[in-house]
Amino acid sequence: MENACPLCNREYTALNQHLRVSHLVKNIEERGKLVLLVNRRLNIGSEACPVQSCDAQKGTRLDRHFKRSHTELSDGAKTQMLDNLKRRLILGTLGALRASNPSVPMVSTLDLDEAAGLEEEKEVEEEEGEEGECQVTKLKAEVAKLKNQVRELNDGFELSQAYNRNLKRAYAKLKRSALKASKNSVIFGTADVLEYSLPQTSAEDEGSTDIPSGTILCPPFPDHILTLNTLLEEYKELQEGPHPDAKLRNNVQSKLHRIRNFLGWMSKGQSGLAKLKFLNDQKRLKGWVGYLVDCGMARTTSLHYLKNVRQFLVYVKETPPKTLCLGQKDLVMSDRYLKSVIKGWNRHVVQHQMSVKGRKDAIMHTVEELQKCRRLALLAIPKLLSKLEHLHTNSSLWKLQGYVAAYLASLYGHRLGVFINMTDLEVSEAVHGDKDDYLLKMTHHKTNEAFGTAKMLLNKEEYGWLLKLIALKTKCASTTKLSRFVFFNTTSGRNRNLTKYLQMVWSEMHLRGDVNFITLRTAVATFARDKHGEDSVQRKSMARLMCHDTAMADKHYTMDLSVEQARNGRLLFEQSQETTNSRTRPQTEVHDWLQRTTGTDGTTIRLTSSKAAGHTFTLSQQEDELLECYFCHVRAEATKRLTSEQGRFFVDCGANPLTNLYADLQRLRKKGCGGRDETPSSSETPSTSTGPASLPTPPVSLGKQWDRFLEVFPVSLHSAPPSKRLCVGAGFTAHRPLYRKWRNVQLLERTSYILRCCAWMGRSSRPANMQSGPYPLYFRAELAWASCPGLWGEKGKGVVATCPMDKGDVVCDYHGTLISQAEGRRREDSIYRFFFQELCIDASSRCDCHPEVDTYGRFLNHSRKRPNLKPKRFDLTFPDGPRPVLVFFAMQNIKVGEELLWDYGVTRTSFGGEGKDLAWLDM
Ligand SMILES: C[S@@+](CC[C@H](N)C(=O)[O-])C[C@H]1O[C@@H](n2cnc3c(N)ncnc32)[C@H](O)[C@@H]1O
Repeated sequence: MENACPLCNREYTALNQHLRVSHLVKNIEERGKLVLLVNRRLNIGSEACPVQSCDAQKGTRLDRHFKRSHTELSDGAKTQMLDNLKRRLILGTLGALRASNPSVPMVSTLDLDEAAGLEEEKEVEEEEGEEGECQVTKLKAEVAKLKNQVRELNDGFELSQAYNRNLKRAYAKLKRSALKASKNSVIFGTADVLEYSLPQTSAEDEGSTDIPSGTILCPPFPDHILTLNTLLEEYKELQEGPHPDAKLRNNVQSKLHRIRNFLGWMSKGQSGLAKLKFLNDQKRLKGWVGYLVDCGMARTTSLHYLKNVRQFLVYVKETPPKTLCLGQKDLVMSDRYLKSVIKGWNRHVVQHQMSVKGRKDAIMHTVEELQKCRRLALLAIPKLLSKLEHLHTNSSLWKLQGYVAAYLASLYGHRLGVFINMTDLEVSEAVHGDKDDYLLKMTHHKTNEAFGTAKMLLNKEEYGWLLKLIALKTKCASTTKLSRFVFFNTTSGRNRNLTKYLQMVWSEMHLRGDVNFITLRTAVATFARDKHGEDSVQRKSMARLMCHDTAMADKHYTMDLSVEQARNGRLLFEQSQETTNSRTRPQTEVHDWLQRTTGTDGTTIRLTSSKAAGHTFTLSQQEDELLECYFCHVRAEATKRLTSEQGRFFVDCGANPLTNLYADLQRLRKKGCGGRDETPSSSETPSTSTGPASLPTPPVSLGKQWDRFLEVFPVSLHSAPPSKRLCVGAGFTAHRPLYRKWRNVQLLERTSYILRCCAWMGRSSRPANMQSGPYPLYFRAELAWASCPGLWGEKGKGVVATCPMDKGDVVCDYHGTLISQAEGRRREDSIYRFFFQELCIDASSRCDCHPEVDTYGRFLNHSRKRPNLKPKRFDLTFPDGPRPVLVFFAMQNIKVGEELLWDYGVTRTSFGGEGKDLAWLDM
């Protein structure tokens, strides 16, 4: 085993940590020597040759000497001898350390064991002489057996540690309850309470779910059962695959440990273990799950146990060992039980993760902090560079590295690994862009398999920092060999303390909270999502630079929605339901209008329809007057031909209910009726054909008095009619008829205003309104298309707006014959065919349904960069059944005279580059 712990023989990648945590090796020197025992990085150049007969002098380079002189030895033998030598030397140093009686006591006894072993060997050698060799195989078997015992003891040791912990916890708990009891009652003494509360365990209890907390020790794995060992060995091989790396091996090791633990529990006290019947003991299984709950293990860890064990049971079920005495069905119960437990626990774990996320959210860096970090780093870095050029100090060097890393990480959010593994070569091989910038590609980082190199585009100044940092190496290095890493330490390696230096400069910049490369990465990724949108192309390209999977980031990073985002989300929900079910929006009924109340703040309308109950809105006096005008004249005219009126307050000219009250009111207010007086010019006055027929006829001939009356008391949308006193005061005698005429003119203006400015009558801009005709045909009467060939240059014909349109307005449909995609492709080429989803609308010629009208959806031209229309599919019901309709919406407010354009969604490279010569596709 490459990284096997010298004390327990298990494999570990973080050996130093393992020695400290699992074996409690506190003496740093001792730990260092034990690590050396594994990596064997010991300089033995000056040692004497270990080959007994060799008389090579001490001091010759041993490795070279070995290579050249001992050709009689195989390579394997040479390595073995050198390894033994190193081991002896290291054990010698351990012995020397022990002899120095170190203040931090030593834990390992390898040097002592070795010495004892040598003694024994000597004795054996003496006793058995030449027979010794025969004993070698025996001894090897003995060693293997002992190693097994060591492993078992280690398992036992770990378990007893857990036991110890739980015992301590139980004791503390008991102490607390004893204290409480003694406070509450003077009758029972502490001793009684303790005695009474001590957990009672017996062999029968073990399988039950009712396990007293912290009193159960998981029994050891039955090592003596060959079947189980083989089974685990095979399972291990399967899990590791053909080329396991150290990390995978570590993970598999942990998995096996959990499974062994489980098997130990299940098999305790059972017979016929090789038959694996014990795996189907439901009572015990439940007991084990109970144990996981009670032993104080974190939920996430115990979930690992459950998942690993379940996976193992599936493996046993699918590839049963020969000795197995269980049917395929037998393990189903256990599997189902574990599955249900895992499902339940997953919920807890997710809740836990959410609360961790919530905590992280609270401390996440803000955009301002990241900006401030870069601003200050930009000032500090040049100063530190010039300081280091004159006078080298390590503290300035670490600061410089901290600032450079902070600057780059706050922009790109790269992981620590990207920085500390960045090499001089990668910097020197950066691609020089034509804008004097440099593209750096870093190969060694955590997700390079999935994403390739991590990238950063640096400007000249930033790139210069890295070059200068590299140049500083010669001044700072304490060894002759220079580090090949940009963020270097003084002993020719990489700077593994970069996080520490990042934190140092972070607090120097007086920035809030704890920082590390992950917190910066989280913040950067969150801002990318928030700024550019969850599924935006920008976010994806940023994620590629950062080398992260957005789905992963969404799961693990702190990216919960802010209130603002949730608000926008709600709006989207509301909007998404607008077209499908407009009835869910607040509806204003006629009786709501009739029951409106007028107070000092204006008129209040309270909505009563079931979907809108409780909604209220307030109108100014002027709005109230306009709506009164709408109600009495515009709406009355629209609905007068209906046999049954549905009581909806807002209707369009076809008496179709309109529900987007707020949008319409907003429009009304925006156009100026919320206070600003607007008197329409004569050209804006509607002709009688567009206005309702029952509207009062405007005065045809005005007598002298009337002309003068209008001069003195001009009519406007919101002005009040003159009172009798004012009329008489101004010298008008016929107050009543003049007053009536004045009111009629104002009514006309108001009606005209409503027709012009509000969606209620002039525009029925809702896709649903297209259903009113026998066929989908919809376009705004105010539009005209420029039919003169040549007027539009190369474009041919096009369409312009002849009335202003607001963002969101329906403009027209793409009118034509609906056919299948396949049929569309079969037909002769035409520029008037619209393919969308699985369908195609053929508008090559005028349609059969409206042969007299040249509909203009098909004449809309393309713009990729400045489209103002957007097509959207609606499924509408027509008299002859449901049918999809393509509707163009205004993407923005559109002025009169603007050409209407939409993005065809085709580029020059689409369809195998069919349009590569069509420059207009790019425009
Ligand atoms: C659906 S038609 C649009 C109406 C067309 N201009 C006409 O005269 O009938 C599509 C065709 O219009 C032309 N076209 C559309 N947008 C254009 C643009 N921005 N520049 C030049 N030609 C354009 C292309 O020839 C395209 O195949």
